Amino acid sequence: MENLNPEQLSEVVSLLPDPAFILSIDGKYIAYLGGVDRQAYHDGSPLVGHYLKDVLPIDKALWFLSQIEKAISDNEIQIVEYDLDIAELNEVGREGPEGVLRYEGKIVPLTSKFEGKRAVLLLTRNITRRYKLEKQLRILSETDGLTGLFNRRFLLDTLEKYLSTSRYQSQAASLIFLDVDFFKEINDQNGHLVGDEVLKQICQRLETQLRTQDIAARIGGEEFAVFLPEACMEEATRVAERIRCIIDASPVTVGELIMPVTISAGITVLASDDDVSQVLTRADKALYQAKSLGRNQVRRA
Ligand SMILES: Nc1nc2c(ncn2[C@@H]2O[C@H](COP(=O)(O)OP(=O)(O)OP(=O)(O)O)[C@@H](O)[C@H]2O)c(=O)[nH]1
Repeated sequence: MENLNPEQLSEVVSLLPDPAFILSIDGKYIAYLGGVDRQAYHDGSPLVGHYLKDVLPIDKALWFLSQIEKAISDNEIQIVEYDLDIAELNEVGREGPEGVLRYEGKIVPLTSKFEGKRAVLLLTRNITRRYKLEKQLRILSETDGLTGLFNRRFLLDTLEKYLSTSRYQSQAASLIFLDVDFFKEINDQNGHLVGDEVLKQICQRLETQLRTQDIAARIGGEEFAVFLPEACMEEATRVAERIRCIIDASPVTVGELIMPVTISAGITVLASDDDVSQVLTRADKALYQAKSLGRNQVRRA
């Protein structure tokens, strides 16, 4: 900093919008620099003199300590991302953003010693807005707008990932294709909007029959698929039958309209040497059988 005198340097550092901390290897806040943007940060200067474990929930404090140790022992910058719930933080200024915030942290090992101990510079940046936006975009890109189920692309990606690691899986996985019977008639007789409502209600019933690990997707107009990791043919058949029965059991009502609806289903079990298109072809073949044998039934391939 040849061109800056200590006064100038001190002013510049104190006005940095993002905060920086000096933390010793045992987790003591040695110094607080910058962090003047009150829209994004609380004042961290009251933290100085305290330890991570006094300020943060214990699991987070221990995690930070391990990252600090890693930066020092590897002598490399650690880049981390973490959430902080402002309500759980002690010793910070009152003014600032609220709720759970997302931060990016860069932990830089320092060679000078502070209070006789090794230390790091922790540069933090509030990335909450970008993180939330990315999350929303990811959800949008994976979801079907009408039903809220996953979309076709997400299902195909999931199958692809599963098959690429399937030799490590100890249990079978299955895929069910489901297709609404004579849906064109519902549309033609009652209009597209009623048809949409019928699809939504079918999905709601379908979802009641699934476990948390199962993935239901809308893969076409009135076509759905359920990927069941950890389900053999017998288990998948039970699930498909339950879905078929719950849809057959009572008609769908939209306003004054009462419409009996049924679905047909085709099931296949994933083999470790399958590729995605082989799995889809078999499930489709089983579904076609269910349709051609009279609909409102489950078939396997
Ligand atoms: N309401 C609504 N209808 C859709 C949507 N996507 C596709 N469809 C309709 O779904 C119907 C599908 O008709 P078909 O493929 O002939 O099948 P189906 O009448 O169900 O007959 P089977 O499958 O053979 O039992 C068509 O009328 C499409 O217009 C959608 O998003 N909303």
